[in-house]
Amino acid sequence: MSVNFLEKIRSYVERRVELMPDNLIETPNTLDFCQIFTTPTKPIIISEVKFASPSRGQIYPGQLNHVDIASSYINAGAAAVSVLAEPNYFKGSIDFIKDIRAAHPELHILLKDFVLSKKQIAQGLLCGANAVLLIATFLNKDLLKELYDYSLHCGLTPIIEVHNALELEQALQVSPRVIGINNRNLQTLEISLDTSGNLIKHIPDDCYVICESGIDNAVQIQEMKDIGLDGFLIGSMLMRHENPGMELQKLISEVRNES
Ligand SMILES: O=C(O)c1ccccc1NCC(=O)[C@H](O)[C@H](O)COP(=O)(O)O
Repeated sequence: MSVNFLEKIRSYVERRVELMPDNLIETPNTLDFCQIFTTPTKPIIISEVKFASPSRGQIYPGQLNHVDIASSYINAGAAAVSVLAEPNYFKGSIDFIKDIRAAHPELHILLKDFVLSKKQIAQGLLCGANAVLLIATFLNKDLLKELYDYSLHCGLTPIIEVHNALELEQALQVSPRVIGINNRNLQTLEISLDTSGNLIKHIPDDCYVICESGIDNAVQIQEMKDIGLDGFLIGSMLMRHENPGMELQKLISEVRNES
């Protein structure tokens, strides 16, 4: 994957945003995404609906649609569902969120996209997301703050994604409730769980921390839990199977047997 990946995706997103209407925020969301961190059910897994990716191409080999997959995740014990809405590289759609919300009114749903405009956040709210990912490396400091504040205004929980110490420093300036540590370097697409191991030491205790990307097994989850990671965002490891929910069920029971 070329180092220009993020710039390429930026131009796709900009074109998409140009075509989006200015949605008026009439009713902010009231379902607090942070509830997932305080329920007694462990481990806290945010399972991702992710059909393809820049690093793997097509991931999902089966016949289930996005709603079926989300339902299978819920039945297996997912704390929340992350929905990749980016259409070009991930074969996602914002409509997936609308459909999943219609089927599951109480579900915690994370809008996963390359967000650079308030319009995307407003659209996410309208479709039924209650959290939104803000990728620090994709935004400058001022835009990060603006989108963070706007997410709160919409009643959505902003999750600031970081990959290095500089991005973490920038993220901490807005005093976020939730930080996502992405183990994947978005320039090179290389993955190392050491990223979580290194950055967690510098995050205040009152912040919930999600370990993102590259999680493959129960042992890794247990190790990350032991050093203070609160939740786990998992996509490819589940979606490369025909029945992602069944894989999640196995993973959860392995984690419970580990602890
Ligand atoms: O998944 C990719 O290849 C990717 C490439 C470039 C930017 C973002 C990418 N993925 C988005 C994500 O953050 C992941 O979907 C998410 O953390 C789950 O990761 P995984 O379990 O490794 O599929």
